[in-house]
Amino acid sequence: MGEFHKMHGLGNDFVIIDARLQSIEISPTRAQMIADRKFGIGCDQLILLLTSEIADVRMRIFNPDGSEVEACGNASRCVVALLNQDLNIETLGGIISGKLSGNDVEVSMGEATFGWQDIPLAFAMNTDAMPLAWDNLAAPMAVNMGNPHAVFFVDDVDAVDLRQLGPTIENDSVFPERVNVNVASIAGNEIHLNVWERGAGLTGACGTGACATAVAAIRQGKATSPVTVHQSGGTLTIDWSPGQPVIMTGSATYVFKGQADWDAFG
Ligand SMILES: N[C@H](CCC[C@H](N)C(=O)O)C(=O)O
Repeated sequence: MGEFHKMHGLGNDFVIIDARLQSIEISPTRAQMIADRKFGIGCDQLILLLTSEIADVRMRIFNPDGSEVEACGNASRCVVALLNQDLNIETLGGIISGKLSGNDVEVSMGEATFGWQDIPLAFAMNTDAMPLAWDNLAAPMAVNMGNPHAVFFVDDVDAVDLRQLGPTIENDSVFPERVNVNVASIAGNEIHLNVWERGAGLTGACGTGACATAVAAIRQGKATSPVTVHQSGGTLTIDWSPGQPVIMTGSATYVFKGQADWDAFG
């Protein structure tokens, strides 16, 4: 039997397995089975903690479709809260650093990048306003936060049917590694955001999506740092200025500790 921790960041929920304390191998199939909400434990992302040669801990991140990805902002806050200490975390997207901040957690998510090969895109184009449209969603800004994001600004986020448009954009061949789809509106310095996550679909919140969207808004002169980002699961504060890492502050919630026979999952 193995142990896991169920946590969430603004409703974006995780199964966190500390593999430094137990032996477990994760395949895409096993990740899918653990994340499955009907026959598994259920989560938006599966998080595996391992020892690191270059940071306090290494975090591997798996979407429910089994894909392993570079970054997860909400999970980063949860890992800092779980281990209850300021931490440097090694991820496929680079090293991020988190610290406890009152009842919240503050994470430096590294620098955003904007070049078409950084996102990545399939060919060269203006990433500040991609010359493309999907139905009534047009001219997104492309931002890489370790993982790829397309950010659309609209008048009313709730008028956009992300369940229908999200997968179409996520899987468009212009995004060779697929993409997280962010649809946002801005009022004052506050952003309202819905995200169709790559490999996961609609979630209560997306930390890297909030970072990418706040950066896009500041770059376009639509907002000034710090930016408040409201998602269905709650609110994050994002601080950023060009050339600096993106700082995200928000909650991390412990739900329960469980046991599981990992051999029962593929
Ligand atoms: N679906 C994302 C990973 C999880 C990101 C999100 N849960 C966050 O808090 O940043 C991707 O495939 O890049």
